[in-house]
Amino acid sequence: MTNKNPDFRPKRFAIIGAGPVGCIVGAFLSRGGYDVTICDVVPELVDPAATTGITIEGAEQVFQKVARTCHSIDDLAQYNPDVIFITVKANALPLIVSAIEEFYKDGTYIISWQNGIDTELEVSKVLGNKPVMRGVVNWGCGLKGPCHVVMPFHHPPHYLQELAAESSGAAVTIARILTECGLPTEHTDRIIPMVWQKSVMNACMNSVCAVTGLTMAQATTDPIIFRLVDALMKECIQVARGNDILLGWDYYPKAVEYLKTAGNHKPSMLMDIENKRRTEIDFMNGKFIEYGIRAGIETPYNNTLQSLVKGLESTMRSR
Ligand SMILES: NC(=O)C1=CN([C@@H]2O[C@H](COP(=O)(O)OP(=O)(O)OC[C@H]3O[C@@H](n4cnc5c(N)ncnc54)[C@H](OP(=O)(O)O)[C@@H]3O)[C@@H](O)[C@H]2O)C=CC1
Ligand SMILES: CC(C)(CO)C(=O)C(=O)O
Repeated sequence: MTNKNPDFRPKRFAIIGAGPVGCIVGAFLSRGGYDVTICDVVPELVDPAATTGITIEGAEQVFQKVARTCHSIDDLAQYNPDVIFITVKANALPLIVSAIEEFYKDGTYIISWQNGIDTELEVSKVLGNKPVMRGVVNWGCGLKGPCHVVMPFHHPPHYLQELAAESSGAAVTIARILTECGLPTEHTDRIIPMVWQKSVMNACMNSVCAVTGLTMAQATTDPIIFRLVDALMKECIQVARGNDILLGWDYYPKAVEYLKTAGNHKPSMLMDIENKRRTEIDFMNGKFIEYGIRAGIETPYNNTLQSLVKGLESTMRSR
């Protein structure tokens, strides 16, 4: 492919969200020699990234400090980032994007490095298509403590695509940088089916684990629970087909294998429930319900799981 942005040589990266995903991206980019600022609203969670450093253990072993941290997106403006990774939960996007809009300059790229369907659209509806890119992240991770990440599995490659054709060269460059820094990432022109491939797994694993409290290994080896996971997966695959999303002829066995080899990872939605936070259910099972309606496909399993997770969220709120 001819590079449409040959002069794009990003040096300064900003990461919004010091959860496990943001810490991993920040640590790898910083280890590769890039200037990294991590922003999180919780100072105790993010500040060790620049003082004592980020520790990653499990599938990857990394210890790395980043250049600096900050506690508000407005503060990022002074560091003039070339690329901003959004690594917060999808439900925080409206707030984050309106804060980015305040200082965003032409030539800065914003990456929705998240789970869930249509997260990139939450960004592009405010900032337009040109600066926006969407990633698909293929690892599992959690926090043992501030800036201390456990990574039960890392199944690269990860994927990246721009929304606007004119930004394709920049996306190729960012994918190359991530790869050189140790997070193998492929530039693709098929990000939508890839997002759906990952989201089917999230819809059948995150919600079931959130409701049962089981890890991925437990949910996939318990025959009764796995029946539910399997029924959800088949329902999501039907919704994808009904919306002409091509998951691939061998998607089902590959997805089952991915879930079964994930080990004792607690999906991020279970961690949200344990930490009494809102979940991403609307961007996972909620999207399969929405797209099911568009295609005239009933989604009783997704509806049930969405209701159960929302019930758990309101129990948390009332406590
Ligand atoms: N965990 C995993 O294994 C994987 C997760 N993903 C996806 O990656 C994304 C990030 O996941 P994860 O790292 O687990 O998320 P976390 O929720 O653990 O981390 C995000 C952090 O961002 C903070 N935050 C929220 N709003 C703002 C804001 N306005 N400004 C600055 N910081 C803010 C949150 O604070 P607070 O908690 O106070 O809101 C939290 O500390 C999600 O979409 C997830 O589904 C993808 C692959 C694997
Ligand atoms: C569970 C996993 C690894 C894949 O479904 C994930 O993406 C998450 O924890 O949110």
